[in-house]
Amino acid sequence: MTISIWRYSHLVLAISSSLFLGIASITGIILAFEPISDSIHSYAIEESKTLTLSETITTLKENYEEVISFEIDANDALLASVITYEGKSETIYINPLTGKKLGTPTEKAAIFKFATNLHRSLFLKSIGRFFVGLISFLLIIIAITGILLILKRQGGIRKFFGKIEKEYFSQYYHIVFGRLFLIPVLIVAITGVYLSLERFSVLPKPKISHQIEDVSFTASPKLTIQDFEIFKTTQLKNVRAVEFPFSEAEEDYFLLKLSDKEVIVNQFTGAIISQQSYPFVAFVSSWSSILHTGQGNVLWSIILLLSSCSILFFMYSGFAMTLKRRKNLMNSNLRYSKDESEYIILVGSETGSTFKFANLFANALSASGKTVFVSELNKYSLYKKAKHLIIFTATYGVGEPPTNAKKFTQLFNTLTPIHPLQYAVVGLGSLAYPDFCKYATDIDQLLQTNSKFEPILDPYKINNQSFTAFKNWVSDWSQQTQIPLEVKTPPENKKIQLDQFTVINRTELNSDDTFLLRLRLQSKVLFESGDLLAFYPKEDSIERLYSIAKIDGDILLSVKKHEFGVCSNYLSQLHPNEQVEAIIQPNPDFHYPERNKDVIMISNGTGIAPFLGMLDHHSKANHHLFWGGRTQDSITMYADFIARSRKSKHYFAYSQEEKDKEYVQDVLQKQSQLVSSVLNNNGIIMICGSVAMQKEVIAVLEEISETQLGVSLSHFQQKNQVLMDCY
Ligand SMILES: Cc1cc2nc3c(=O)[nH]c(=O)nc-3n(C[C@H](O)[C@H](O)[C@H](O)COP(=O)(O)O)c2cc1C
Repeated sequence: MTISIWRYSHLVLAISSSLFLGIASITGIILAFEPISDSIHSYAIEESKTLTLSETITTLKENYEEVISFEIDANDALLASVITYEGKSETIYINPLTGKKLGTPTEKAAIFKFATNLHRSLFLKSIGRFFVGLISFLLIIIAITGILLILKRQGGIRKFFGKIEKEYFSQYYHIVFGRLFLIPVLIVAITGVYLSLERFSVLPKPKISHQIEDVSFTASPKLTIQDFEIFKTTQLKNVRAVEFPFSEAEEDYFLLKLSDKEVIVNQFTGAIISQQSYPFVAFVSSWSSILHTGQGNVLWSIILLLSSCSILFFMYSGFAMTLKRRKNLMNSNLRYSKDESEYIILVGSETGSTFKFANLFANALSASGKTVFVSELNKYSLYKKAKHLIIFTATYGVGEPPTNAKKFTQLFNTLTPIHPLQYAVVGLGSLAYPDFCKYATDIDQLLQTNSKFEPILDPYKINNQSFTAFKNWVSDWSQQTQIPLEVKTPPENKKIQLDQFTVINRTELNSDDTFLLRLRLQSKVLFESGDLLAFYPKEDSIERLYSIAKIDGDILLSVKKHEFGVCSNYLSQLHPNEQVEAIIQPNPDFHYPERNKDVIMISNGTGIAPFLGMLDHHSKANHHLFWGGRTQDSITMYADFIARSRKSKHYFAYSQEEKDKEYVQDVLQKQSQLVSSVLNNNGIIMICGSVAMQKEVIAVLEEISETQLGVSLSHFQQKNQVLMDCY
């Protein structure tokens, strides 16, 4: 079944039960404090647990005129019904060691009474109880569909507790807490259903019936209570309650309710008249009550408290996610129908974020006077005036289409477009998955099978919804079509608090129009090589990310100056002691691995930056730096930093030299022995640079892995041995 059916059920059930679930959770939070408060005010005496029944009963009988019954309550305190020597009938807590009165039971606090009634029946008696049972049942299904969604998202059971790709706060913590509170929430829901069914007498009653023969009630041989075998061998910790004989008549007896059975004992001889184990339903019923209420266990009460809080959080974060998704789908700026528009934008998206990019692009096109229509890939159709088709799509599962794109291939094969169409495909995906943006490349190949479709750009892949990469693609598309486009800043970027940095040094441009910029942080912020530095130039406030090298506590960036690049031009004009504003974005997935295993670092162009900081890392590991540039002159700028590391080996490739033209993947291929031995010995391969380079490098690594090690590269990717930060 598709992911969206589960998501749909999860959402519909959550919405339909939200009011009652909210009430049940809030009252659940209040009620979780009851066992905690009871245990604080309990009269339990820890040392009395190992007392035998004979010792306890003897002490009670010595201190009171008559003992009618006693029970050990949920908090292990002894509550007895007695008649005192003064002739008073009392129900009191007693210290079993001394027989002294400790206190009297207090009435349940009004807040707990109120919360209990609301929690159990919403003050609606039987109808309310029915609703509460139903909501508990829905909660079970919500939890199960939630598990399925996490399984789908994480890519299977083995990765269930693996790293979660963080997109935004509510999405991330919905999954984090979902995994954490899954079991307690399921327990609360299942026991809630059980207790409700019990109330409605749907389940068999946990009753015990004793078979007693009259001959059992003999009065001889008469023993004292201290000598009753069963009393001598039973400890108080295994006792739930004891009912004393009503009178000295031969047919009256002791009724012992122990933790696993009920026993009837002759009051004169101590002989066991009857004993019956509790039926299984009694066991389930008692555990359901304990697990649902937390009575007698402070730790479990705290878990129940946190679980109730988590349900409220799930309600908030779930709705926040839905709202965000809906917002991304809607675009109120577009006015043209599919048959009026020249520019058709089709989107493949599961959770809605791809729509955000498609809509930004559509709005930019619309602002430059074009007729634009945005729809889903599943709604692919014939378009009367269309000249351009632009496809934005995410990838899911193992390189599969999102749900709203599943029908596209079939529709495409059955519909022949009215006019020839120029097209471009943009893939949104994540390098955390082995099949990076695979569905986008599949679509591109599909379109190429029909001569009515003419590609105007290669398929373009965007990692982790990078806005910078998206902007670069818009600029490529704009150049290709000669349509000037201005993409508006996504609103999230406007609130960011920036840090101050002082320029320490900037090198001159080299022959590749690249320069190094050394910055020093004004405030204390922890960072590592591989983290990212984000700039938001005043002109457009659009985020630009640069990979950081940490050199003696400073930040070193390698920047390529683009002719019309707002940010790179601004950075290329900075002078020592000038101040710049930016913010460090942690990128823990691309930090130097703390494994003391050999590391192969592969990069091209400015992608070398993080490695300049990592090369002299104080580790026992060997470093192998592969780098691809245009000419020998290109590497000169980095030479000093590379020379700092004594234990690293270098392999450079130059694509524009007169002889020996080669790319970084060619050099890598020549070192296939090294690559396979590093992979085989749990070493790490790090790749930083352009996505085009990454694609070639991955192909070479895949080939080496398959031919020399007999396994696919994804085997090592799953073991986190291949780290990538490409753009
Ligand atoms: C369960 C799951 C599976 C994914 N599988 C892939 C994949 O195979 N390849 C890929 O490049 N990205 C994969 N991604 C990443 C998404 O394609 C990416 O986050 C995308 O931006 C989501 O867009 P959407 O919000 O429009 O659905 C996956 C994400 C999830 C949650």
